[in-house]
Amino acid sequence: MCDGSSSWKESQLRNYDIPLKSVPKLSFDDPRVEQLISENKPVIITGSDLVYSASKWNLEYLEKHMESSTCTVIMSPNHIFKYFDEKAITPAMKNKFVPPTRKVSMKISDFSKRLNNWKSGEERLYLQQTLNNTVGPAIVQDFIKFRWDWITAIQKKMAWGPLTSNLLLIGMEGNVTPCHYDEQQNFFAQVKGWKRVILFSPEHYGCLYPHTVFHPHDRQSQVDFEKPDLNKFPRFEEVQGEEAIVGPGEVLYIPVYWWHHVESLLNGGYTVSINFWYKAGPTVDIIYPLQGHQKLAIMRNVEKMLIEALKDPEEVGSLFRAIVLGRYT
Ligand SMILES: CC[C@@H](CC(=O)C(=O)O)C(=O)O
Ligand SMILES: [Zn+2]
Repeated sequence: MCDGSSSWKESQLRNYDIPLKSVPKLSFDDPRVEQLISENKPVIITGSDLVYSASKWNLEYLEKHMESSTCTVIMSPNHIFKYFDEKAITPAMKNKFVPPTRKVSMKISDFSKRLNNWKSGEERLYLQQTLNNTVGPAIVQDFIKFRWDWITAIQKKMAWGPLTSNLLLIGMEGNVTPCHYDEQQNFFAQVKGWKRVILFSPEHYGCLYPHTVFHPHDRQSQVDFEKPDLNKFPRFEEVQGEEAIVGPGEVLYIPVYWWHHVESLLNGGYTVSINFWYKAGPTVDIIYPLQGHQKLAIMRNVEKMLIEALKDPEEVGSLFRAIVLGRYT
């Protein structure tokens, strides 16, 4: 388990056959930080003190000050925590989709006990709780002391929409959130332990094969990074990833529509992270050629429109093939 070390080792990273280059790591007052954010490019930001007031958020502290509230905990039979939208499990989908994880509510003391007593082969746990005012006065006090001045200045300068939520994430060492994209801008603040985030630009849409937009795994890649099916997903071999390994006090900007895979380092102890999801700002002046994230948004809308028009998702594929095969190929 964690030895309280102040760094990490290569042996703590899972092995994937993916070429990786490093995400730039810059001090918060470096002008290149805002330049990269304005270009929708990832960057690790040091020294921002964004969640400095949460530096003491280990399980002991959280147990003491969040005891009265119940938290959402995801349980998985293995180390993969692939998100799915329960609302998308329609009656037609019911006998085809098997939820890979289950969601339970529990007190943080119960979560902590299970984490500390966990034995190999047991269900793994991942606490994923939206921070709200039910978490108790001490936590609210820490929350108020986040560097809202700094992050709000960026929100305004980038003309982002409102903050939609902050997710408190407490993961077991080795937990993996597989590759997906979100439709929000994200400041991902690491509080305890180390996480590795492998990012891919939105242009990788054709190599990461997202589930269909009406599938419960919408926005998630179909490709299993640990054993990619290159017959089914041949273009996965073309991916070029960008790696960010973030530790306590560091903040990773995850641009809207950028694919990301997240893992808590092996043998690093449990990790604590807090994310800041902002609605993406409007596209003011459309400049051609369109950027990857704009094309991704268009593809999503076309898929949704077709499903809305055809009603039967099974027909969408054949209609797309009729449009494309022999004509746009
Ligand atoms: C939601 C879980 C994930 C983070 C993430 O995907 C995000 O903040 O968008 C992680 O840390 O395991
Ligand atoms: Zn995400």
